[in-house]
Amino acid sequence: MIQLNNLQKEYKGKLVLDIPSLTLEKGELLGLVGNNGAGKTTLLSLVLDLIQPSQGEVLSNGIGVAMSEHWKVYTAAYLDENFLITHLTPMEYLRFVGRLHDLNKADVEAFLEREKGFMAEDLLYGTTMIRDLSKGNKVKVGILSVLLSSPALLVLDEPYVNLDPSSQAWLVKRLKKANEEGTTVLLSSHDLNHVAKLSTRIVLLEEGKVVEDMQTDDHLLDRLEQYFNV
Ligand SMILES: Nc1ncnc2c1ncn2[C@@H]1O[C@H](COP(=O)(O)OP(=O)(O)OP(=O)(O)O)[C@@H](O)[C@H]1O
Repeated sequence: MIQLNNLQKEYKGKLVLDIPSLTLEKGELLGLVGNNGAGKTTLLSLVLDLIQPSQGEVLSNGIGVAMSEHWKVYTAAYLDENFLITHLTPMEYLRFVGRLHDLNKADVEAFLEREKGFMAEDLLYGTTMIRDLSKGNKVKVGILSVLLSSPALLVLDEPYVNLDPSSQAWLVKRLKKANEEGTTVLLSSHDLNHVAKLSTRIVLLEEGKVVEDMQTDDHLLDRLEQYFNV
């Protein structure tokens, strides 16, 4: 679904990402892990055409993401709160995103009924603007907004940060369900437990390079903990 070819990103002459070749297959749930500064957000930003590569290309279903907008129809992403429209209330924002995907008010309400329990209803349906929500609740709005369209490809950057433990557990199950229902997922996380529980494949980045590309098995968490010395 996603193919990285000779992908490099430099900042001020320093190479921060260098991936000769990497393929995300349809149906995978790929967890991207690595220490601070390893290049995870850079990789996700290149996949979403938010930044330009210094060399190489990202193909989505065979077409360069920088060459066409075709991939925006089937891709949903939440990297940070810049993805939100913060002067809207959560419902106004979710209805706006819904309209982009031909979903009406009733569709959005039916969706939220199915996702009950993730976000407190007084905030979800209330009059507080997104910019006045706590960090965790902003993340929840972002996550709901990407799940709303049942995207073929879902890209998330450290979605567990700022979520309380029960919301983290909810998200693990929900992402698994989305993946089982056909969504290909690419996510980064520092949370080894969640990533190991969730992912069908884990890619470990170190100083911008892929140093491990592992399929999930029973020993995956042990291997990750060994690498990170925890
Ligand atoms: N706009 C920028 N200008 C200069 N350097 C940048 C810029 N964006 C990222 N970098 C550098 O690129 C490298 C990779 O950063 P990136 O944010 O992709 O890492 P990360 O793996 O997501 O880290 P973290 O786990 O801390 O979020 C870092 O050395 C970072 O300082």
